[in-house]
Amino acid sequence: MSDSKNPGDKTSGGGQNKTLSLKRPVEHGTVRQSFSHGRSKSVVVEKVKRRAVSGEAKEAAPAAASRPAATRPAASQPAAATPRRPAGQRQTGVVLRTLTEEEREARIRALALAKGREEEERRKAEEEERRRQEREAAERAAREAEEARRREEEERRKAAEEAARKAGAPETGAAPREATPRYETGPATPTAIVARPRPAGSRPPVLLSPRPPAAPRQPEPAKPESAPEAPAARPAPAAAPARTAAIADDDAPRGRRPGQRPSAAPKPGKSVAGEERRRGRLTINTAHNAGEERTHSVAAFRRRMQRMNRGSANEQKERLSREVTIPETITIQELANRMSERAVDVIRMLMRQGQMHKITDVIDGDTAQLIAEEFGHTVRRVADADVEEGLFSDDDPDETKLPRPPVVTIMGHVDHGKTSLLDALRKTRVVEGEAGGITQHIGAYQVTSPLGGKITFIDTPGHAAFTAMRARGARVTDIVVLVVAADDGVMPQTIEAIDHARAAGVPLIVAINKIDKPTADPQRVRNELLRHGVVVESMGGETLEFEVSAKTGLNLDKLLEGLQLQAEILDLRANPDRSAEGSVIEAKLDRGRGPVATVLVERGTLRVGDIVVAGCEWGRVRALVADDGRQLKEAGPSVPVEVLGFNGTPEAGDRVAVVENEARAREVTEFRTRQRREKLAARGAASGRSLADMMRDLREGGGKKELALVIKGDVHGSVEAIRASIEKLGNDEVTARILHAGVGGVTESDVTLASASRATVMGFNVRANKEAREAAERAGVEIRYYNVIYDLIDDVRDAMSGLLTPTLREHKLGEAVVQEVFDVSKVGKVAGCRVSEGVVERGAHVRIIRDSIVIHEGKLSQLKRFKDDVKEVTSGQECGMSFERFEDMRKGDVVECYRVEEIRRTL
Ligand SMILES: Nc1nc2c(ncn2[C@@H]2O[C@H](COP(=O)(O)OP(=O)(O)OP(=O)(O)O)[C@@H](O)[C@H]2O)c(=O)[nH]1
Repeated sequence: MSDSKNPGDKTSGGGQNKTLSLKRPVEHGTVRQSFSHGRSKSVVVEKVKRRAVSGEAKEAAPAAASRPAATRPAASQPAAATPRRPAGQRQTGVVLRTLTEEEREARIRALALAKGREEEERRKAEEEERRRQEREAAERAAREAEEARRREEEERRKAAEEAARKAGAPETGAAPREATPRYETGPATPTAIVARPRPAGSRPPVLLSPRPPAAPRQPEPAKPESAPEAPAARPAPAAAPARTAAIADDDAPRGRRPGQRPSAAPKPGKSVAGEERRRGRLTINTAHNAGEERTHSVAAFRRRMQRMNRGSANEQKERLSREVTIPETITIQELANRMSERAVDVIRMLMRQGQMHKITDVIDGDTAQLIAEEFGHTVRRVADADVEEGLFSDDDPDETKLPRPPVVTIMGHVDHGKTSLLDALRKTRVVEGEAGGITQHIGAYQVTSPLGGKITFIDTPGHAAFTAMRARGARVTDIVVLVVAADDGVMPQTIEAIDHARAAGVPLIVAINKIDKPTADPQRVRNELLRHGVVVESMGGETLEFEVSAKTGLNLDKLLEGLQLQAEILDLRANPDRSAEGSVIEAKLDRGRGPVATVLVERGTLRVGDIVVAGCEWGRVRALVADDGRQLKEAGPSVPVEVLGFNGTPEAGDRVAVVENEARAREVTEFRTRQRREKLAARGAASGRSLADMMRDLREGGGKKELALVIKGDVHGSVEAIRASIEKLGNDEVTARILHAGVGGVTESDVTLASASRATVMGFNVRANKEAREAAERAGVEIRYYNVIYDLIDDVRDAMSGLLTPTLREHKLGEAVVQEVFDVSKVGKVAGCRVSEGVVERGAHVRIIRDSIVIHEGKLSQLKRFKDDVKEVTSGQECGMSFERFEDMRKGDVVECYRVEEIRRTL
């Protein structure tokens, strides 16, 4: 047989033969040819149809036709060289016949040569294949044998131990039976090791026979017999039974003993050739085992790839470091969004830190920063002020400032005539017949003093409103007019008003009202005011006072003059040539006009068309309406105007600012809305400010520390005693500041004052009314009640002492040495220690010292003696210790246990 690669073929495939064949009707066909070694190939067969030819041609044709194509061209090769070929058909036949005759020998030679070469090649290929298989089988066998040996040794070791144990015990009847296995399984003794290879020729039948009892203990060797000699007619299959494994590597080089062991017997009915082929195939398959595995693990491979991709994606993510803006508080969802991470990963990270959170939970900026940094991002912390940066400017340069009208608030006790006075003052102007003439209530208005200057009055009398506005950040009032009825004198709310004005640092002008009344006693008022620290001008003080009558209008012009004078003393100035800033005095939703806010411009000039922001609202100024109803195009400093155009209704006290564009306005208001929502959400958890918060704030803040208080008592005497005692407390570092001390229950006004000045309300033998309690809860103001003056004073002293940084002192308790470290499931690492000195206490501070270096400082979280939790363990005893957030203990570490004492400094 030849194949197409035969060189004879090549030559015969030349044009000459083809020409010859084409001239005859030739049929082509392909035959699949199999070889004994398992390979196969395709052979092209040409069948030449018999033609009606005469004479010699007839003889030649069958001969040619009967030859397979592969042989024929080889034989006809020389014909290719003959110059007679271009002749006619008939001639061709003659030529062929002639050539066949001439070249018969050459053809036979060529055929023999080709055959020889083919044989040679096939042998080589077979040889090559066999060698490869043998190599692989040998490697595999070596591996498996190695494994088997390891297992066997393990077995042997166990058996040896067992035998040793048994040998120690009295001999029983089973002893002889044990002896053989001991020899055979080879306990780890030199004898056994020597004995093992020796029975190469004869051992298996002899030694294996007594083994059955021990057989189950034999290791499970894998295919030990597929050793290098596999093709050398060894019938043992690759997957030989387990029991033969132990001797596999020893037997391998010594040839096979098929049939010696039933388990290793060859399968009957298989010829050697068939066996060889089968094994050959098997071996090929085995050789392709790796491929099979690969096929088998496509899914695994895909998973692996996915994992890798995921991993690389993660890596990529990690590489994408962003600058994350983190405000003071942020929700987990928002933080995840800003980092472009999954919220679930953030929650997972928090869980790892032992914090359970929901996606909507608000976390503080510090935690958020830690998380963002953990994710590999950089952090930009922003405070509220950062987002609103540039919204309100600091003070303007002096040269840009021009004098501005004073802003006045009227305060006083109930029914002392505040509203009447405001009305009277307003009328003054109406009487004067200023433009418009129709005064409308917009929350504030301006009047002209007899001296020509303008004065702005805030039309919401009372200190509560004043302080409420102040609490919201609006510090618009320049001067407070304190109204005291001449017939009634100084009353509790008068005192409150004085305190509120003082707390705000605003100067007072006293209007002794109802002077027209026959019972009026202005001198008494002056004296009483003096008692409360207000020294009026007529008594040598600096506080201007005017005896007025709202009813008759007496001395109102003088009051206005006085206000203007006071304003001049205060040198009130503002820069009108800049974007406006101001405060909302009041706001309402007007049917038809929409949200309307009365804004008092504090600096700059507000113009129609400006984009304004107030609290959480913003809008474009559609119209400016003055208090007399006129439409204005612009409003300068200290001018109160109604502003139309807000998208929503802002709140009284909100600060107003003009911004450059709508986007900025949106940004600011959205931020404020978010912040307000978060504050409301957080209010549930932290109910406002307590004395402790205040102490902390003060401690953290720099400069001189101040404890602000509002004191309410049952009688004047006790209030004065408390005030005097408290004022004596304090030193250079810390002082108490009494915003207000009064007689009577704690009112809403007290709470407002405390809230505006971040103070605590102290009630002595009094209680807060319902409104005050509610207000305190809303504003987060702490109200404390006492019935013993000394307790109150002590508390104040303690609070003030708390503001002094405490001194820390350390007390060493004892020492322990780590003997061993255990890993306890669910608990973590536990250090088994022996207390070498003193005592160790649970919860105490510890220092872990390794090679004289402190490697950790923390707390002793668990202390166990045997299985029980104990509070302390004394010297000489052993105990188990675990530490807070530390697990890297090692044998030999010294655990130093100590307590830290905070020594508070007192006044
Ligand atoms: N005789 C006299 N009565 C006055 C004068 N001023 C106010 N009154 C009267 O005092 C009473 C109270 O006046 P209001 O202006 O309402 O006092 P108020 O301080 O605003 O009172 P509240 O709004 O309740 O705080 C009214 O009946 C006024 O008529 C005055 O100068 N002379």
